[in-house]
Amino acid sequence: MMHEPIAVTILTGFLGAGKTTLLNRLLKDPALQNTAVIVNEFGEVSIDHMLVEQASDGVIELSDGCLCCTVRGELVDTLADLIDRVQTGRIAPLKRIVIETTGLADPVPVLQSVMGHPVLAQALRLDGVVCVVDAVNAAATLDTHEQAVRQIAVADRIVLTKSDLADESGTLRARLRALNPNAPILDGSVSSMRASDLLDCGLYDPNSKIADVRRWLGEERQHDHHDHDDHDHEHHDHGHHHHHDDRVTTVSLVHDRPVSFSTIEMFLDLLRSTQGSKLLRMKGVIELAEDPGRPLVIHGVQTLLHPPARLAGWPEGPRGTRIVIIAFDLPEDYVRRLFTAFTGEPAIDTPDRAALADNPLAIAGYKV
Ligand SMILES: Nc1nc2c(ncn2[C@@H]2O[C@H](COP(=O)(O)OP(=O)(O)OP(=O)(O)O)[C@@H](O)[C@H]2O)c(=O)[nH]1
Repeated sequence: MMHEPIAVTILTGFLGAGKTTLLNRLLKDPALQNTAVIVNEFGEVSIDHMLVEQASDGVIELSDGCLCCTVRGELVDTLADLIDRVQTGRIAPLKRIVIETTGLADPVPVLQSVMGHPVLAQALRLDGVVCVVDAVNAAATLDTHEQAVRQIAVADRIVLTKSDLADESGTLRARLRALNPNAPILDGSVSSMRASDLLDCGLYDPNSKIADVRRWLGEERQHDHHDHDDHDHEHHDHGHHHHHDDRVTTVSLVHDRPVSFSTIEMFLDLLRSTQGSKLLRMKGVIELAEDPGRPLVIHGVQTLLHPPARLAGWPEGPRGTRIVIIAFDLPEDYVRRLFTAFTGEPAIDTPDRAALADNPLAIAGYKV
């Protein structure tokens, strides 16, 4: 029997940010029925007492039918084992798996191990990355820990905790907004926050079954971005230094005419081969010349691309190609020129794509 892919939520956030507290609260929410929680436990990082009750097989059944397991070995083994239990009927079907990463983890390799695994990729679908941010300590953490910056950069939802202990969070919010222009920032201390606010970040709305392309690409938030940008400049003017922050970029590439599959393929190949590990996350919807009625969806983590999917049709709103790249230390100008060279927008001093395919570094003005 074919099972529906299980939604995967990655819960990230620096040490002590409040991941476990949030999860414990949300697990009571009916939206998280039939959820398994995997706690990625490393070394001396302590985890909540609820999660460490002994169970011979490492899987603990929680009161409301949710499961909890801690990762003793590799995360992929734990996931494969869970899927196997579901598929062989040893445990009830799961709707969702929440992976709580350790506070020090870079979420990108976690994403990669889920998306890049041939078996897991069939059984699971990445729903989203939720990043918990501690309003009291985040500023200091972001100044010193690159991982914390990367956690925020790749998030689909940001939850601010401990705002009850912080005087004001406006400056922090502006900083988060600069690092991640698209993810909604939610206040985790308000009791009105629901699990559903953090779920279904993915492309498909499970209720309407219509792909919510604009929301997935974060376009509905582009508008706010500019206001927050202004804030951020103000913030910089006050002499703060956060060098890790400046290394994160979100680049949106837009093209309003159909492009051929081979063009997109070459662009992505070159992007991945030249920028590799700088790419944290990439999402895109492409209007293909060969089949303009059915958008092509691309989704990548670092050099890994998920097998491209086709949507049945376009949702309301403008068509065209939109690619959002979230990256660390990315030469944005190079990427824009590369995209332009492939999509054929006329531009002086841009070599054509045949020359580029021979020598990808031949883009004018780009020095390695
Ligand atoms: N005042 C206040 N305290 C909070 C809030 N959220 C979490 N805490 C406290 O912060 C501490 C750390 O919370 P955890 O949920 O254990 O954090 P964590 O991110 O899971 O921590 P690690 O797993 O160690 O990385 C605990 O003492 C919580 O009670 C909040 O919104 N307000």
